[in-house]
Amino acid sequence: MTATLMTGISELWTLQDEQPVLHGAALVLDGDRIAWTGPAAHAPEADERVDLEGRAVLPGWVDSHTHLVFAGDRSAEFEARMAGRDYEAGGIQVTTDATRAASTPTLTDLVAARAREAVRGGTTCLETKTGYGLTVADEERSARLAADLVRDGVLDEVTFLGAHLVPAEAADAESYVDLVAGPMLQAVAPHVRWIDVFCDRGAFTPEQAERVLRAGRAAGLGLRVHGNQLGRTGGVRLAVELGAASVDHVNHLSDEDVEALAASARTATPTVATVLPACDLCTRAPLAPARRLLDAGAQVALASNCNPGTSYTSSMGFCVATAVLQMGLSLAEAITAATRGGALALRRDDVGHLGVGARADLHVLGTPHAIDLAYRPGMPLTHQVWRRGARVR
Ligand SMILES: N=CN[C@@H](CCC(=O)O)C(=O)O
Ligand SMILES: [Zn+2]
Repeated sequence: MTATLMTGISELWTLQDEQPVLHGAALVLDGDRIAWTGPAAHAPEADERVDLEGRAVLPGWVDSHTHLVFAGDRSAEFEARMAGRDYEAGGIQVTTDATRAASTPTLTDLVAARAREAVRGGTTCLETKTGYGLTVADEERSARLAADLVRDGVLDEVTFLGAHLVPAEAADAESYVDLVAGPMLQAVAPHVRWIDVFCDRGAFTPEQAERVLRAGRAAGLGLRVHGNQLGRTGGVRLAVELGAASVDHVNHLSDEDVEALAASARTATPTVATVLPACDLCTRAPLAPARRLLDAGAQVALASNCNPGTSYTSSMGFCVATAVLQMGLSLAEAITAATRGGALALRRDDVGHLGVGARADLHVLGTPHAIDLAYRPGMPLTHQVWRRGARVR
């Protein structure tokens, strides 16, 4: 294995508890892992050297919530929303029709292109959901092609979201839930690690969501929930009660919801509150109360929610800038939520930090100071991206 010594690092965001940011530091990669970090003056010898010429280095972003497996276009719906129409879950059907109509090679190419776009912005660990197939065959196809991309190292995690919307052809919601929790789950389970459900107005009730999640757990999957996006609709309570790894959106929270998330953060397997600021802006929804959640002691992740309906961006830099500028997070809190927080939401400890033994996933900024992520919003700050020890940008 080749060891690479990186020097000339102005700020090294290892995100280790003792000292999250090192100044004047160096870093050694050994193959696909971090082998050493510390003061540049004490750096060990290595096979190769890379001089980063005074740039800041962060762990690559961990984007724990996206919906990349889709075809079609919803720009007209977005434009209508910007002209005053409300967001409704029903738009999912439009993307479902287009996704079903796409060939498998086309769909695979679309997902791979979106993953490459994410990498260009510094994302090195990427989850995607299914959820625009909504038949046994179409959900199985979405899950299988995403799993193939995990095998090829393009994606990292796949989540089954058959319970995204009751599709037009279903007789009723209850019979569709039977399908999702039965034959659809059986077909998809070999390809995925997680099961998710959209528990909200116009989608699934907490009772229906619970049925899907319990079936997923019985099939060996970890649990995730889209909750409290459109109202106080019970998703957070359900996610915490069932021990889901994360509940995402969390725009509308009662004090009890916040306390439940904070209590869960005191356990070994917290339910992470994943906030999705790009989605909040693109649906003109109230920003999720990330500050209130952190102050209460909850674990918070930041993710892009890249999807054609509510958040057509995979820019984690944009999410970090919004979290700082609009949600009241400090730079360190926002970076932590977009790296360690995402990793915790995926129940992983190999990504989202630069401790020894972590996956060598680096985001080198074209600036000495990470604060530029918020200070210079919208600027192209990604200079290099390393994934599993190899430079990919
Ligand atoms: N909220 C549910 N699902 C997606 C939106 C999907 C769509 O509108 O196509 C989300 O996370 O925002
Ligand atoms: Zn989503």
